[in-house]
Amino acid sequence: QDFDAPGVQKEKHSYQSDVARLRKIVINRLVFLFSVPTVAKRLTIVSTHTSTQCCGPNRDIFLRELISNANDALEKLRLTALTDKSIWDGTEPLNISIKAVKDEDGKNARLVISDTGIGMSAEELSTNLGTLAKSGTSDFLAQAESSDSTGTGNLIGAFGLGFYSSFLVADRVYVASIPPKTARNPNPVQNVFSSNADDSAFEIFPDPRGNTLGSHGTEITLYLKEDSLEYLENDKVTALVNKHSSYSTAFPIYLFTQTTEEVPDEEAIAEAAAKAAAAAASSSAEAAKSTPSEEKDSDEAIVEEEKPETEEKKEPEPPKTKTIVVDDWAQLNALPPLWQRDPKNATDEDYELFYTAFWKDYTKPLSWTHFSGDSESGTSFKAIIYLPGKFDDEYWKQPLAYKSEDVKLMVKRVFITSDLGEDVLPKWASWVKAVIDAEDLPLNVSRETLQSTRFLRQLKSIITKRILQLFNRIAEDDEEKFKKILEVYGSIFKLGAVEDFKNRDKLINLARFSTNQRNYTSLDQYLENKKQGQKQIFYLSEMGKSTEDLAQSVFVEKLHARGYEVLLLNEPLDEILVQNLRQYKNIPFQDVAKAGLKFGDEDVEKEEKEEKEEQTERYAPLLKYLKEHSKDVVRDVVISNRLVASPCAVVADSHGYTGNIQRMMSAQTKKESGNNAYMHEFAKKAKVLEINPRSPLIEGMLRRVQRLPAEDEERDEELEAQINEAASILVDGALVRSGFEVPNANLFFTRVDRVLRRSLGVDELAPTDTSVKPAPPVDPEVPEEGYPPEFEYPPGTEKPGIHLPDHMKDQVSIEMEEIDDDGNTVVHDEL
Ligand SMILES: Nc1ncnc2c1ncn2[C@@H]1O[C@H](COP(=O)(O)OP(=O)(O)OP(=O)(O)O)[C@@H](O)[C@H]1O
Repeated sequence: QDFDAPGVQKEKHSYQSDVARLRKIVINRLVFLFSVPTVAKRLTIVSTHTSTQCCGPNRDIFLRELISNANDALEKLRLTALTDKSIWDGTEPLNISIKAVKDEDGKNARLVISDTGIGMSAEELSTNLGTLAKSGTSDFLAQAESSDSTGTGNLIGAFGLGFYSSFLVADRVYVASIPPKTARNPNPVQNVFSSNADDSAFEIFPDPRGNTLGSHGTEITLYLKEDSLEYLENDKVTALVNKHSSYSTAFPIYLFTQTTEEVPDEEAIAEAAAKAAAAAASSSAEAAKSTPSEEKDSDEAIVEEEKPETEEKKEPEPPKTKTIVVDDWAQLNALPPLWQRDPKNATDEDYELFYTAFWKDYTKPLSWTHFSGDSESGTSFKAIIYLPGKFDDEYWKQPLAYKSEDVKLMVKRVFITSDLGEDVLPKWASWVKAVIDAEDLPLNVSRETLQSTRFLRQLKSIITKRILQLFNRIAEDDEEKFKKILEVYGSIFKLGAVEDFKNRDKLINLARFSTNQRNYTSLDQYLENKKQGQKQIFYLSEMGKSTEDLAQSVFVEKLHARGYEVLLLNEPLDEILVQNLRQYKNIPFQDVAKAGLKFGDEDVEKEEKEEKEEQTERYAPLLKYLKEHSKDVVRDVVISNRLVASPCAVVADSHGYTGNIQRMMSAQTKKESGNNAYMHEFAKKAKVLEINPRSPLIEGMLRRVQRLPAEDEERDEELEAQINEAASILVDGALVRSGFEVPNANLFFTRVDRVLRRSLGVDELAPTDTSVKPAPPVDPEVPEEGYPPEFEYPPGTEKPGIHLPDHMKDQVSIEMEEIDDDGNTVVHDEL
């Protein structure tokens, strides 16, 4: 009896729109986009001759997905039964089975995948299989719809497509399912979900075969496409399960096998025995008849006795056997789970496949550690901890609020929970993926009791210690790999150092920084490289700026020229980190854009101090002038000892804002008033203009200022204007060089413009012809031209046109014709 037996009432349902999109991608594995310019003109593809077979081994993933769903259903049954024994009393076997079948005439080839899990009611069949609730699916849809066929193929392999991947290999799918008996559903019925690959709807109906699944479970029947008959081969299925699914479930997976065997043919043997008995009976009757004559002639009898035995005996009869077909179920995943095995016997590929299957993460992990141990509370356990190859999209949105669901706790190989409570990991490590199998915990431990066990409390330090050891080992042994680790985890080390006081030193040791001299410098390496007398760790920070740009900063030039190393911090967490740490191994951090910078090189400092005093005296008129001129921007003007080639720079006080912080604070305090706004203004002004006495520009300025008439003399307005302009440009330039914004960019450029004119010998006052043609007025006589309504393309689709992947372009020919609303071809005579 089959699913389509007549007389069954079938309820039709439409797929939710996202499912329809997903199925379309899966089924066609090619996306053709049609141009629909107006309603009246439709372009139809009249003929394409190409094959839609593509994607090769990517189709294989359907089995992995269905086995993974079966595992989830079995796990759900077992976990629900912990609190409700009536669902499953622990006696019926929990397993997954796979069977390849076809009709006697070779038709209707199908693969049947069954499980004895939680099953689904009719409503659940409809909601679970007719709608999408998976995270990441919309990303997949958008990417798949906008890529060519090859891209789609790769994407299919890279995402978990779940149940819909069935349509990669099947053109018809039936899901028969029955949920367990519960108080709410005391008389569960076996129902069927059915869908054809090209239908936009699915059907739900009571299974015409009645109850074939027992008290709970699901059976998925895939009617294989012509191009997918290879999945009927047991060897193929075995290879796939071994490759993709041997780790995805701890429940046994059985494959239906048929083998031929030679067995004793009891019938033939009995028949032969009967024949032999009959023959024996007739020969003894013969013998009985002939005995009297023998007695008559005793000599002849003697001669006969002397005949050799061999001549007497007949050839032995061949054993009576027959060939029979033996049905059997072979277990495919008989090996113990990976974490239970000896790491010496597992390959990298084993660990990677296990990772993909267990966490459904299709990006390869960067590293892992496999170990066993005994916790202080006496629980012995085995564990594998992985460093994922990328972070969950959600992680960086709120790293300190992220809750891990990826540490899976097993007890004696049976999955217990991945909800280990809030504090099982430090927040910086909540991305870790780990499996921990404890030997000595009770199997039916509930989540609540579990969370209060000592073992769980110890788990935090066990996992954290192992992660840090793993990172350290890579940092020490494998430079190239550690660079990859830094790409993904570089910011994690900094976040951890801020957040996790206990492990701060270990995490800082892992953090790496770019400097003006090299990349990937640790703070320890920085200290090894410090110069004699250096008592500060120099850094310059501007978020988002390239390290090359930072290295060119005015604040770095002298330090660089003198051979000092400066940390160039441009990542979001860098400045927060140094402000939190304040010092490393008792050496304070010094922002080189701020006051307080000391080279620690006493001879030079003494010399510089004397020189500075001299220069301050010599430059007094310019310092006085500039101080008055820039009083709205800086609180003081001084001679600099930090500049080499630049004429001047703006340096923040130790409590003031650097350009970087000022920008962040401005955005934040824009809407604030009162105390905060006042503090903001105060911190903004807490900066000093430093001038470089060795710069010819500064010397030139000094000479001009010295030429200004004394206060009691007549003013030289032209000279004043000239100096004012030069000073403004100089100060604005210093602000920009030092990472600040100029107060009035328009004014700054008008001044630069004037200086340019002068240097080019152009009349400063020559006006620019600013006349422009006004826009034409509205003419009431001319009617407004309307725009044809824009056609709206579905989200994620490309602009009009037929998009073919390059490799198909010379295999496909496309003819187009224009048809009218009634579907008739439109012929244009003039063409
Ligand atoms: N064998 C099964 N037994 C019981 N329920 C199932 C089974 N297969 C699928 N389902 C239900 O159908 C839902 C949809 O399955 P689908 O494979 O499309 O997505 P998923 O399993 O939720 O996501 P993913 O495959 O990425 O884990 C599942 O969440 C589950 O509720």
